Amino acid sequence: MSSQELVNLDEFEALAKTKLPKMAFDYFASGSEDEYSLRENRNAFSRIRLRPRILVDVSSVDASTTVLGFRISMPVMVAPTAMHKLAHPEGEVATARAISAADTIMILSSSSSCSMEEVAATGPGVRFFQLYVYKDRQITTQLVHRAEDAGYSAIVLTVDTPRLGRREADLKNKFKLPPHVSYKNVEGLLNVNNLEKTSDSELAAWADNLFDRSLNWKDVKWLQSITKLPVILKGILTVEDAILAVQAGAAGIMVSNHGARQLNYVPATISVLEEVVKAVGGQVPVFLDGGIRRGTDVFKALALGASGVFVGRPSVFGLAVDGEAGVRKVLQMFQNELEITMALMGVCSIKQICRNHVQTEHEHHTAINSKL
Ligand SMILES: Cc1cc2nc3c(=O)[nH]c(=O)nc-3n(C[C@H](O)[C@H](O)[C@H](O)COP(=O)(O)O)c2cc1C
Ligand SMILES: CCCCCCCCCCC(=O)C(=O)O
Repeated sequence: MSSQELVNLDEFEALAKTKLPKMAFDYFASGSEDEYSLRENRNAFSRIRLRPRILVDVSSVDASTTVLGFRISMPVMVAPTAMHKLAHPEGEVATARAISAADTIMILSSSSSCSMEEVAATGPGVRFFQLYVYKDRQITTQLVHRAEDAGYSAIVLTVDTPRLGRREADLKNKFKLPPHVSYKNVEGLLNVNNLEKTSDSELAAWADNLFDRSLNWKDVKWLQSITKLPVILKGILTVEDAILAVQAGAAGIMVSNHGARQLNYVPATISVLEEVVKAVGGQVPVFLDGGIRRGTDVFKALALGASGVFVGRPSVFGLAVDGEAGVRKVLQMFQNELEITMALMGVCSIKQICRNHVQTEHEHHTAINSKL
């Protein structure tokens, strides 16, 4: 079956499952421990209702928007996900081409299986570089400077990963990279042989050995001191940390629970978005990722104050199903679904999406109770 026959993202995931080795599919699909937060990331969207307006002229709908000064085709961008060569032999190079064709933004994972330079060489495109801070700060500094030199436009510092979450599927599978996949950005810089075996998952063991668990707010300042690029903080879930992020000079905040792969029992990202947006008060843009699978999800996030959303697994499953064409189809699906949602909601532009367009579960119950 080709990706052109698929009509929604669940079908992409189902087809990816048939195409990928179990170890790779489980790595991409799973969440941590018993996956409460993974289910919540989706379920919380279904608890938000839409309040459409009618008899609005929607003969022209424009989903384009601006993020950090970059004009893009839609407020749907691609989150960093590691090791795309586990999904497809061309890896992140194919993903990058598809994202450029869709005229949106890619965040390249620092744990990518194509180097940041190979991805940059695919041609023009707005790309941000996601950073994990290694204990070896010289290597971390080199990565940041290479990203600047290669034309990346922002550094996205992931702040929710002092250790890798307990992904039980990876533990059961004894996750190990196949010989054709390696961490290209740090090849020759980090020696992953002879590391302490702290976990049955090779990935978790490497993260345990190499990531800097002492990372703290002072290091955000340190990062800003070594780069001219804007620094976005990815992995914020509370009002308290959102305020600290703004005080630390973050250029943007990503409300994210890492696709529910880190701490289990954290809330669905969509359920904390609004309080974070209110606390930030427009000082910097607030983005969201986690469980976005439909144009209606995108619309709901925007109505609750997001400046844009990022998708993780959908692009990887698109890549697994049909390489570059698969990722293109996934992004096209988001664009089509969002445009249809906008038309049916009586909205012609992203700026017109507002809080009155959605009703949360709490508001729904309050409305019912007030009538009793
Ligand atoms: C397979 C996979 C690999 C990921 N790798 C990274 C990574 O290298 N760096 C990072 O900051 N986040 C990583 N994430 C988290 C994503 O950036 C993003 O937060 C998450 O996937 C969003 O949820 P969604 O998959 O439901 O869209 C990864 C997620 C997945 C599923
Ligand atoms: C050789 C350096 C890298 C070692 C650790 C790689 C961990 C990648 C984790 C990717 C990720 O965030 C995820 O959710 O999976």
